Amino acid sequence: MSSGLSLPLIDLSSPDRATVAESIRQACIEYGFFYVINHGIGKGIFQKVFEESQKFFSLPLEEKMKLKRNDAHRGYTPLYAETLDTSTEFKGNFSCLYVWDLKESFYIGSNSQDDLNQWPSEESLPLWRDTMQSYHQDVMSVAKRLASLIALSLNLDDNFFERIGAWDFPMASVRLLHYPGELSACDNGKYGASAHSDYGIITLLVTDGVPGLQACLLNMEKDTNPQLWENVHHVNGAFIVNVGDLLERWTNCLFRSTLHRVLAIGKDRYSVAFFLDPNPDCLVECLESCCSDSHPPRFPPIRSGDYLKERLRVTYS
Ligand SMILES: O=C(O)CCC(=O)C(=O)O
Ligand SMILES: [Fe+2]
Repeated sequence: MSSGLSLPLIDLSSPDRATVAESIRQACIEYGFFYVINHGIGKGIFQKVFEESQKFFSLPLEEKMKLKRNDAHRGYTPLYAETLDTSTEFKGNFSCLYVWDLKESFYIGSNSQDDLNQWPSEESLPLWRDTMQSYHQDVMSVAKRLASLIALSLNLDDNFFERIGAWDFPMASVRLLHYPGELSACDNGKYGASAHSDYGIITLLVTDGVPGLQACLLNMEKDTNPQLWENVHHVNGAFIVNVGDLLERWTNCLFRSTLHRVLAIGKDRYSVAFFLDPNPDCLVECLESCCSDSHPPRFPPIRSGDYLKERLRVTYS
């Protein structure tokens, strides 16, 4: 494992959209990961989100479990609820739940379908709901600006995603994450988040600066062995953006949805991910510019909702 590559830095305030789109294209082909700076979300907003997130995760487990993830995929997931690396096998003692990730999380869905969301009580966390709703709105608008640059980078109209209805009722969600610092003997060898690629179009991630995130930036194929893990560093104020599997499918693997993981380093770590997933009815099929007779589509067309439902089913089964 190397000490870390420097990933491309995309400046969202640049007026030269064509050049920015070309840089995004290069980053998505080469690494599937890049940083986004000058996106317009102030440091104060991130600070508030992290403060409120920490307050929620410090509540007693029984309080958090009252908001357990519902059928609409909103709410709390406790430690060991999830396995991202479905290739990992049980090793040894079942009571140690070897493959389950050492993290807890909370999902908040689109404001447009707010009735499906779950919220901590106003008495215990009065600023929580407003903070998260307003962050969802802000990050969604950055994500849409990025998606329009991604469309440009693929020689599509910059309103491609609007035109296909991707944002009509998007499944976009904010996910608060907490990786606990205290590890038990049983947690030896476990990951905060085991190796996975994200499922949707793109993910916009911010962390509290505690290290642990790694990505297979130099492996062009997910099943390459041995896997080479690079540290992905925190850059103050920047989003870490990565390509998800749906965008990989749309681009016939031209853009890479790169494997990544979070090490459990025995230190509390907080991060906030935003998954930009399209309207469930949106058909994801190979773009014309990404296939040819010699390079036919590698995946059949699929409705985004069907694809995401199946991925989540496996993750939480
Ligand atoms: O917490 C992190 O740094 C990464 C989280 C992540 O990869 C995910 O939730 O999909
Ligand atoms: Fe991820």
